[in-house]
Amino acid sequence: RRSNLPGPLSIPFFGVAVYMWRLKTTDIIDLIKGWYTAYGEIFEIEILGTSYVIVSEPELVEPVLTNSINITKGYIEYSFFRPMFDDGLIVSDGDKWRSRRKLLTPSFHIKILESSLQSISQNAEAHVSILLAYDGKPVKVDDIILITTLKILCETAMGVQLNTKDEKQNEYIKATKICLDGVVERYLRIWHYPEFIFRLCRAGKLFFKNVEITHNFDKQVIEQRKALFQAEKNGSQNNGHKKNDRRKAFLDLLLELEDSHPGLFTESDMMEEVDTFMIAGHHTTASAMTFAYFLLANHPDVQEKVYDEQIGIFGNDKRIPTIQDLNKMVYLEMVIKETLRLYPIIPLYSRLLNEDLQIDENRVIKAGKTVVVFTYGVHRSKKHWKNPDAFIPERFAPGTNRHSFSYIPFSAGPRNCIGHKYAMMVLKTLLSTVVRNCWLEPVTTSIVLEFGITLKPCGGLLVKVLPRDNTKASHS
Ligand code: HEM
Repeated sequence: RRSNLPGPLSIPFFGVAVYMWRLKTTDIIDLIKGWYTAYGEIFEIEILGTSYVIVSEPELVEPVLTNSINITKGYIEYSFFRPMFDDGLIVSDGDKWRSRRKLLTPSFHIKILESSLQSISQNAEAHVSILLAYDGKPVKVDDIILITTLKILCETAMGVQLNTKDEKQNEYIKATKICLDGVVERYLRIWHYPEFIFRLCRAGKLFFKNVEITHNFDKQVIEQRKALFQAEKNGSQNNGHKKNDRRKAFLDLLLELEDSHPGLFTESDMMEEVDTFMIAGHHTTASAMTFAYFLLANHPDVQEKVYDEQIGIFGNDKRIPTIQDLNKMVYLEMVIKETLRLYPIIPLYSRLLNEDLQIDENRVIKAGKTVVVFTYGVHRSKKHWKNPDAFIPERFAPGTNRHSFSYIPFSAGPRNCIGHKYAMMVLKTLLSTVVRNCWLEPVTTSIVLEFGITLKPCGGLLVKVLPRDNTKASHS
């Protein structure tokens, strides 16, 4: 071994790649969990000459995520996203990342989020109607949720309404899944690392074909919004009025930049951010919703408490939630947080160290190594969470103390999730609408976790969805 940190035995240079090539995406979390159990809160592995230090306790995660110099993402693993996102916010680095982050942050301002609420609620209601149309028969909810979160994202962030009957959105969702799974598969098969080899393989051909499908879809989204943007601009120039003061979607901000800084913010700059936000913005919330359905269906007592809180806020009023209503949903928020603790949607993320990092009193991790935060391990740390595998929303009751880095589903520090507040708003609105109108009964009672960049239940999730009015009496 090249360092004094513990870790699995491995072949020089190839490292643990010898274990990886036969792994399935459902084995990854278990493999890392096994290493965590065997070697503890900090251990090291090597893959093709790259050294990865994996940390799984809040005390060790804190110096990694709060460091403002070490903001570069792990080199190999994030480079596999480049065909999809180019140099968009998730992948970019240094000054480019800093200036983009500054530019894009205002589009997630609370006022802008607030103005998205109506569109989110309308989609939530349509989502409920789709589920109830199954008439209590088992329904595979994950794909239905993905369509809902994609529509919400397109309407709220891109300002574009998707046509319900259009097959293109199903094709797009399928393509995004193939791409995300493709990144993980490539990571496991080291001979796919060089792009020219990957492009020649069947897996690579499938991956690049689907990347193209996602790019074409995103281009159409941009063109649709751009047409409206130009029409408004021309209209206001012709009649001398100020431009329509409607809500500025995320994409409007990018179009304004392109318009006001020709040559500085180009069409390809816009493309990389739209490609990034389109996928990051709907797969994550969809996985979180799927796990929430699973937990609520399998914990009727919790489901009932969420319902009681909703009735306390809305009574029998069918109105859509306001921001004030969302703020009152304290128990629902506890349920969402506990869902994301048990199932952190992005269970691993990494930093390539640009400079040495003092990780605790005695240990320094050398520049050039990659530190991986194993969120799944952090969230199930026995030191920080009592009975860590149990679903207990009360852990998040207001006023409860815990280490601030023991719960990091949205990461933390300078490279935390830019869509954190937006995601919580979407999740709260969707779940509030579902619980007020439906009773969820379990069909899938246990799940195998699959790592496809986002964590998801392998094979999807089946639940029975019954109308709430008819079932409340028997369940309360
Ligand atoms: C439950 C929902 C979500 C979860 C759990 C989540 C989680 C995360 C995590 C852990 C990171 C850090 C990743 C890393 O370090 O590589 C991240 C970054 C990011 N997320 Fe999210 N996310 C969610 C929803 C969203 C939404 C809705 C959007 C956009 C609308 C979004 C956009 C992004 C972007 C662009 C970054 C990169 C930020 C940067 O590096 O500056 N996410 N997210």
